Order: sequence, then structure tokens, then C-alpha cells
Amino acid sequence: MTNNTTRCGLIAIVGRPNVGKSTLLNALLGQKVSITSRKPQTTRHRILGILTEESNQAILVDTPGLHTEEKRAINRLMNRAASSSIAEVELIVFLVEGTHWTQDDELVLQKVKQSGAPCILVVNKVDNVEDKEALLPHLQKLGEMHSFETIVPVSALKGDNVDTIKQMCFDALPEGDFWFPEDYITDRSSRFMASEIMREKLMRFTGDELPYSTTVEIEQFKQDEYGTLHINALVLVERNSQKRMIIGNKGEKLKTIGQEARRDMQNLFGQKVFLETWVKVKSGWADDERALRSLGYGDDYSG
Ligand SMILES: Nc1nc2c(ncn2[C@@H]2O[C@H](COP(=O)(O)OP(=O)(O)OP(=O)(O)O)[C@@H](O)[C@H]2O)c(=O)[nH]1
Repeated sequence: MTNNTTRCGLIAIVGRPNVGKSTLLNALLGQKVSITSRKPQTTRHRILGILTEESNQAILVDTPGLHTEEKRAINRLMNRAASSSIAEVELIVFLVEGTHWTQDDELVLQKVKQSGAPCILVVNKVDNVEDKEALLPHLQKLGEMHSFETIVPVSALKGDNVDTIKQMCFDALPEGDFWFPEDYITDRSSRFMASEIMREKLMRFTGDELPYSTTVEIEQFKQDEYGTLHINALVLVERNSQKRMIIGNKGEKLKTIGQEARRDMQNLFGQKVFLETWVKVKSGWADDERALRSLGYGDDYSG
């Protein structure tokens, strides 16, 4: 019998636009989530997907040098059972394309070097390379640019060698509890994190007075064309007195909570955040359903 040890950690997937990151992600995630629908080049540091298989959970993010603040935020929010801190991303998967090497690739390489994290170089779109003879010397040249763990030629589109990448991601994970429920995928988890940030601020600014039954529902989580996230957070409490407590004198407390939450959200998502918050007293059955939805057990979010 194998034991129940689980492994979990952050894996960065980086590469200039159009190298096939989304295609690789979809191949890795087995079409569980369509990431190609996200707007290209507008997001930084965000969770791209969560790959959970058996005892492994790889959290795929899109930046190599996660700032300490962000790491702390993720850690604080997600790692409930264990208190171990996240030092770095465990591995960087650096995507380039065929036999090309561009200025943008060079820029990404600099970031990879700065981060100091182990890195595998994934040469994508090899199915497109007409001159197969040219591939080997090209790979050799790439190998001289940095001390990559390994260089893997793949075709994300055809699925060639994608399993090798997946295994390398899993092998890089340290032992630890899962940070997300097993069925979590990217969009939901962003909402989940937004609500966790709100909860955390509520707790911090209202202390023990806030009952456990308080829930936060993220009613809107939308990105506009300029890359700003518009997040509406609804705080549901049981009594008017609790509502007053959260709102505070002339709304001061809710304002502070909102400001702090917004700052953390911006850090975590790496995007400008426009956050609206309001507090409502929940009443009856309909709100129970809401509360459940806010925990992610209801309909899928499509916002
Ligand atoms: N021939 C071939 N085409 C690929 C492969 N992988 C991706 N592509 C194509 O390359 C184009 C860009 O792929 P994406 O996955 O959207 O690239 P991306 O890096 O996510 O781009 P951004 O979202 O702009 O960062 C698409 O037309 C893909 O179909 C591959 O292995 N072989």
C-alpha cells in the first residue's frame, strides 16, 4: 500500500505571447478548463489552472518571480492545514517555439534567470518545424543559454510529450496538503480567493465579534477591456447589529476593509482591481442557497 502523502506547489508557466501557453495548459489540464478564452497579455501573476491528479496538485501560475507578498497572500489564504511557507515556485516551465528565438524570448529568459528557480525549457510546435535537421543544433544552442534542468521538444497541439511535462511538474512538488479542493479550476478559484481575502479582512477588522456564519459572495468578477478587474463582494450577515458593526461609524470600517482587500487582490491577481462591497442581512432559504454558492458548491460561475 502506498501512503497518503500529498504533494502541492506552484509551477510557473512562462513564455512570450503566441508560443502556445494556453494550448499547453489545456493539454495539461485535459480540457477541464478552457483557458484560451482569457484575454491574452492582460494578466500577470495569476493562477492559470490547477492540475490535480491522484496525490499531486500543481498550481500553475504565469510568473516566475512571484513577489514575496503574493506568495504570502496565497499561502495565507490557501494553506489551511499546514503552516509551511512557500519559498519560491518549485519549477518554471519556459515555453519557446520551434526553431525561433526572439527578443521577447530573451526578455523572458532574463526573468527566469532572476528568479533563480529551476527551469525546464519546452520547445513547442515541433510539429511545425519543417527542417528537422535544424532542430537538434538549435536545441543545443538553447542549452547553452542557461542551466535548464532539461529541454523538452513538444507539440502542445498534438499532445506530443505533454505527459512528460506533467510528470516533471509533479516531480518538482514538495510534500504538502492540497491548497484547493480537488475539483477547483482557475476561474472559480480566483473568485474563491477574492472571497477569502474579504473574509480575512472582515475577521481582522471586526475581531472575534464576527460570527462564523458570515459569508462573502463574489457577485461579479469581470475583467474589462483595459485589464481592470471589477469585483463585487457581498457580505451576508445574520443580524442588523452585525451589519452595523462591519459598516462602522459613517462607513469607515467597511471602507478600510475594502481598501485592504483591494490591495491584496491587486497583489494576488497582478491587476488593477475595482472593488465594490456591501453588507446585507441574510434572511431565510434563498440566502442559504446564496451562501452555498459563495462557497463554490452551486452553479458554475460564468462571469
Ligand atoms: N502547429 C502548432 N501550433 C500550435 C501548437 N501549440 C499552439 N499552437 C498554435 O499557436 C497559436 C497560439 O497558441 P496559444 O496557446 O493561444 O498561445 P499563448 O502563448 O497562450 O498566447 P497568449 O495567450 O497570447 O499568451 C494558436 O493558433 C495555437 O493553435 C503546437 O504545438 N503546434
